Amino acid sequence: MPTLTKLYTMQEASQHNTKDDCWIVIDGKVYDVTSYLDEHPGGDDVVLESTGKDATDDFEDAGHSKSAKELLQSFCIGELDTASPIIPELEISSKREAVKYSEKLMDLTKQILDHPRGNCWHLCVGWFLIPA
Ligand code: HEM
Repeated sequence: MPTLTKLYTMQEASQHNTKDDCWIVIDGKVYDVTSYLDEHPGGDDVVLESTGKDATDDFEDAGHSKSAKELLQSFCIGELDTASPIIPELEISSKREAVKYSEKLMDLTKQILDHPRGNCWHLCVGWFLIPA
């Protein structure tokens, strides 16, 4: 029978990064481990440091036992929405930057062409690039 899985973006998951509200992302799954923080044998600080990012390596590097991995599954609340960018702002700003640069290039070209000696400048460049 198909099961419904709640999807969370990394941006959404990363907002739960406090002692009273702590989510971590491991292997594409999202875990709400708030209630486990005080019980964690490695302390709450290491878990809190692993919020807001893919914590798979942190979790693996700690050499957790099979039972720790099983326990982890009981805190699963959903999966990571991989269709969305990890840091959406970065994608938006990089698109904006690309538009800005092409606009600048257009402006510069227009300025050169509008300049009274624009065509002359063009001829010179042309002459250097395609010498007769
Ligand atoms: C990703 C962040 C995490 C880090 C960096 C981390 C780190 C550690 C470290 C360093 C220890 C060893 C403590 C010691 O022996 O003194 C430990 C033990 C343990 N951790 Fe974590 N932990 C993390 C998340 C979790 C989560 C989410 C769970 C379960 C929900 C968990 C369950 C356990 C258990 C059961 C132990 C005892 C040893 C074992 O059975 O493997 N940890 N952890």
